[in-house]
Amino acid sequence: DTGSAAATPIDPRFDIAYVTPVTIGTPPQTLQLDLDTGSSDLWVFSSHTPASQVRGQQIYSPDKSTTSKLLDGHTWSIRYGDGSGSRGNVYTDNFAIGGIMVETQAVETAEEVSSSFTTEDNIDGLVGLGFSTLNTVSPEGQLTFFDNAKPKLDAPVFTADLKYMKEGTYDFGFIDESKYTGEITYVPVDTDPGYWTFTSSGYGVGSGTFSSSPITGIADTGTSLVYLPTAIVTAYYRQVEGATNSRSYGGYVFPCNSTLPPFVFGIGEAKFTIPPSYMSYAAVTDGSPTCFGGLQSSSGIGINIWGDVALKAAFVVFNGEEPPTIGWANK
Ligand SMILES: CC(C)C[C@H](NC(=O)C[C@H](O)[C@H](CC1CCCCC1)NC(=O)CC[C@H](O)[C@H](Cc1ccccc1)NC(=O)OC(C)(C)C)C(=O)O
Repeated sequence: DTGSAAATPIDPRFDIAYVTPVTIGTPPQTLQLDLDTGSSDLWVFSSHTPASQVRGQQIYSPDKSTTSKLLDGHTWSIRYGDGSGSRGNVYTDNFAIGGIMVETQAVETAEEVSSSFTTEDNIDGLVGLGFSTLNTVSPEGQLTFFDNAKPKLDAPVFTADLKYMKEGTYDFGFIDESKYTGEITYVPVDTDPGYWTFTSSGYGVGSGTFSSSPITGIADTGTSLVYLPTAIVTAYYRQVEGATNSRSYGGYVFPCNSTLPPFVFGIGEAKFTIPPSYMSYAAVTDGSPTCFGGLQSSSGIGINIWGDVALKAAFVVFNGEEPPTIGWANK
């Protein structure tokens, strides 16, 4: 099998997250989920989520599906890097993305969600596309959609073609040559503890010299920005007039009318350029003349994260063969 599905920005002002339509159950219930390579739980707003915590999200009702089955005695509870979280029970049911159907997918139904999920009415849940070792279901961890779908895919891969302020695509089971230019550069993936962890070959600021130094981090479709070591981040903002590391805004900000250099990163011998428009992420509040940078320091996180600001600049292949690799191509 092969399949494709849209990745649509949830906010027209800036690319904070992307959602993809999925169907669950019989008859199919359609929800808009955030495909997240930085985690491995598939969870949804549901008929079990208290009404006070639901604000416009689509919900999955297992009782309305003839193919749903409670996974008795199983629960899940997750806390994300941004402090948000959710917990609940587990069903298995039919689950499809882009026409790829998995009959007994573990679908984690929310009994509780944190306030930032309640207020984010464009996200009905997540599809974790990290490695199944990160799945939080207890007492037995469950497989991700990709792990369940892999045997029926023409090739054990999925690709991300995320775009700047417009609809992109996730493809499953095939590599669409029309979506990239030149060659795909593949590098090894360390699957411990369960992220798509790889090592970039270095970085450059604007037309400055390229610094060849290994940067190990995760490819994370569920993180909006790029988080790298402080030395790299300060080297970048040194080139931005009026940039400061703002405690109140929680990161590097600068006047929106400042000229920003592009940010270059290496994958093997290949080079990828994040354009200035992506590096000026958004005004700190609507209409403010102060903008928040798309590159921030990872010093408070503990790992480097290549989030959407970087992924948007490339066509990325998440290759699930043994051993897994990750491929990057220009587009
Ligand atoms: C539980 C573990 C097994 C896995 C877990 N994984 C992660 O935390 C990374 C993972 O990719 C999670 C997945 C996201 C959780 C929150 C909802 C959206 C998905 N990423 C995260 O936790 C990182 C959070 C994102 O970067 C947010 C996302 C967001 C979306 C919509 C509205 C507001 C905020 N953006 C965000 O804060 O953007 C700003 C800075 C511009 C405001 C971990 O490492 O702890």
